[in-house]
Amino acid sequence: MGVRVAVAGASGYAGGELLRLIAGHPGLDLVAATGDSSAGRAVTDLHPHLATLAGVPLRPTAPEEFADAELVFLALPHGHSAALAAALPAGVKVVDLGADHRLVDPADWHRYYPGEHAGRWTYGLPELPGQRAAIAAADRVAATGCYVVASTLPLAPLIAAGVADPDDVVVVAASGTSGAGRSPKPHLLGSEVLNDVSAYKVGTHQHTPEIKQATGARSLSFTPLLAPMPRGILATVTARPTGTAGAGEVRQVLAEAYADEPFVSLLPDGTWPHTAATFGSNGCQLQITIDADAGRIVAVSAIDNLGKGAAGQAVQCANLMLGLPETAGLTANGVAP
Ligand SMILES: NC(=O)C1=CN([C@@H]2O[C@H](COP(=O)(O)OP(=O)(O)OC[C@H]3O[C@@H](n4cnc5c(N)ncnc54)[C@H](OP(=O)(O)O)[C@@H]3O)[C@@H](O)[C@H]2O)C=CC1
Ligand SMILES: CC(=O)N[C@@H](CCC(=O)OP(=O)(O)O)C(=O)O
Repeated sequence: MGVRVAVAGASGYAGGELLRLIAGHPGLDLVAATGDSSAGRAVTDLHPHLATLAGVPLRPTAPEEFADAELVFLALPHGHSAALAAALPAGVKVVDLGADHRLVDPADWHRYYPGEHAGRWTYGLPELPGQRAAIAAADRVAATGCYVVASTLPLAPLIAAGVADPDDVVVVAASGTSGAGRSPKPHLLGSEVLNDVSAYKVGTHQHTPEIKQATGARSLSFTPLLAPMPRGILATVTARPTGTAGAGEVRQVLAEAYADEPFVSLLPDGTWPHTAATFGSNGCQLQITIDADAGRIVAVSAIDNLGKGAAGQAVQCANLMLGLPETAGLTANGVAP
C-alpha cells in the first residue's frame, strides 16, 4: 500500500498530469479524483491517454470526497483552493498548484488576483536554498507558478551570488497553450494560435511579483509569449552584471548551484535548451553566457509547464512532505520526438 492521495481539479490539464504521474508512482495510491462541471463522468472521458484509470469516476469537488486521503493535490482555478483547504482536516497534507498561497505580500495578491488573500504557505521550489528542508517539514505547500519556475532556476543563483544586478532584470518567456488551462477561450482556438506567436499581459503578468519574491529581483520587466505548442516554456533571462565576471564565471555559479540537483541540467557549453527535450518530464534545462556587446548576462531555461512547471513539481514536493525519495515517480528524461 502506498500513501493515499487525491486530486481536486482532476479533469483539467494540471490535474490530468497529476493523475498520470500518480498512476506511475511506486509510493502513491489514488483514492479520489474530482472535477466541477465534469463530475460524474469517467476520468478516461476527459483523459483518454490515462488507460490504466479506466473505470475511475470523477467525483464532485467537495470536502467529504477527500475523507480517505492522506495528501490532497489542489489543481483548481486561482481563488478556489483556500476554502477547500480550510475544510480539510488539519492532519491532511495539501499541495496547492494554484496561486492562492504563494505570495507573501497581500498587496501583490490584490494587484493581480481577485478576492481575498488566503495567506502564505511554504513555497514549493525545492531547489531554492533552504526550501527542501522547509517543504519536508510542511503540511501545506504552495507549488511554484509555471513561468516562475522557468525564470527562477536560472536567475536566483545569479542574484544570490552577487553577479547579477537585482535592479536590472528582463525576462521574456514563451509558453505552450496548456499553460492557459483547458476551459474554452477564443484566443486559444486552433485557428487563432496555430501559425502565430504573440505577446500578452506585457508588464502586467501575475507572475511578476512571484518571480521577484522567489529570486530577489527588485526591478523586473517580464514579457510572456504564447507559442503554438501544447506544452513547454522557454524563458530568456537577461540581467546586468554587477562586476567583471566572464561567461565562465557566471556559468560556474549555475554549475555549483545545480551540481547535485536531479532535475536541473546545465547543458554543455554552447548547447541551448529546447522545450521539446523536457516534454513530459520534470526536468529543467539551462544554458548561460555573457553577451559582451550588450554587457548582459543571458540565461535560457526550458521546462514542461505541466511537468516541472506544475504537476511534476507538485509530486516532487509531495515526495519530500511524505518522506519518500524526492525523485520517486519522476524523471528528468523527456519524450521525443
Ligand atoms: N496549466 C499549467 O501549465 C499550470 C497550471 N497551474 C495551476 O493549476 C491549476 C489548474 O490549472 P489547469 O489545470 O491549467 O486548469 P484547467 O482549466 O485545465 O482545470 C481546472 C480544473 O478546476 C476545475 N474547476 C473549474 N472551476 C471550478 C470551481 N468553481 N470549483 C471547483 N473546481 C473547478 C475544473 O473542473 P471541470 O473541468 O470539471 O469543470 C478542472 O478540473 C490553476 O490554479 C493553475 O494556475 C500551475 C502551473 C502550471
Ligand atoms: C499560456 C498562459 O496563458 N499561461 C497562463 C499561466 C497561468 C497560470 O496562472 O499559471 P500558474 O498556476 O503557474 O500561476 C498565464 O499566462 O496566465
